[in-house]
Amino acid sequence: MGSLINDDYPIQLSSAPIIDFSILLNQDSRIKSEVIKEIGKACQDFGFFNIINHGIGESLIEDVMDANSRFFDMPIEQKKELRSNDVYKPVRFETFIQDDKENGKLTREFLKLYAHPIGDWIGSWPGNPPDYSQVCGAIMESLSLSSTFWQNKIEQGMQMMGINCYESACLLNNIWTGIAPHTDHTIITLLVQSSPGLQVMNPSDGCWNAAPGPKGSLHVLVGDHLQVLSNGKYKSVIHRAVPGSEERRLSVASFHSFAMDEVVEPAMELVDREHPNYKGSSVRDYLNYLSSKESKPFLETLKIVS
Ligand SMILES: O=C(O)CCC(=O)C(=O)O
Ligand SMILES: [Fe+2]
Repeated sequence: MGSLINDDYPIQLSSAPIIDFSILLNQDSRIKSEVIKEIGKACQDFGFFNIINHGIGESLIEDVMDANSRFFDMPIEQKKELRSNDVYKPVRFETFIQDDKENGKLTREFLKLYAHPIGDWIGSWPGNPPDYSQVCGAIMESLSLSSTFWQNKIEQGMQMMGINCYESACLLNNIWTGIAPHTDHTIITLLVQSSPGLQVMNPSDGCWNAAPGPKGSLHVLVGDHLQVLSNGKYKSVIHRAVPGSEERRLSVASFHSFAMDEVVEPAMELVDREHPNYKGSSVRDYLNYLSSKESKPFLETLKIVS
């Protein structure tokens, strides 16, 4: 069994692009369409890209990390009051101990918060966060789909915040912390990390690479529902977290998907010879599947075998 506690981070996936978000807001349509092309290529080749100059100030990110850190500092009995088996609970705390093929057991603490429909919540967010729907719009445009049509579905959609806390190994008596390889069910996930640890699998060679991007940048992960919507053109990225052993690591993931009962299926414009590769499903289908504790990945259950 190889040591997952990894203070020597693997090389960054240097070929995955780091996108300057301010250019997406650029009025010059030629420059903008170059960036959109780059985003499309990244979604196709890696299921992953990174965003800088996204407009979330450094101090806001620090405040969010501090506030979450204070939550995880609370005595376990207090956190356990938020524990529930009900995946629909809007606020839910969990201590995970996962089996991991490569490394035995992995542990982390997790807080999940729902914001649905997102339009009811976004006005109360502090600062001036980037318009995440613009990121989705750019992705839809890169698929030559009407960005406004899909943007509307995203704007009416759901956001779930997932905050992961990985304690230092010494605090946990050398139990390894991390999250095992998986894909997210989302259209996209935006993730910010307090220190390196997010690793993405390069689909071309199956190797793990540290997710590129400077501290405070946003990692954008293609989720299962975008793979379905694009009829397999864009890849839902397999990723895991391998925190260093020395300090507590936090990651804040923002999971974006369509509304709870909105069925996501391959866009008609992208289906060859009327043969979709995936059947339709909603977030509720995913959550029900999650509750059933089936081990097969959700995406596998959606594939149409012809
Ligand atoms: O902690 C990380 O970097 C990854 C977290 C993650 O993949 C998730 O919450 O789904
Ligand atoms: Fe994830």
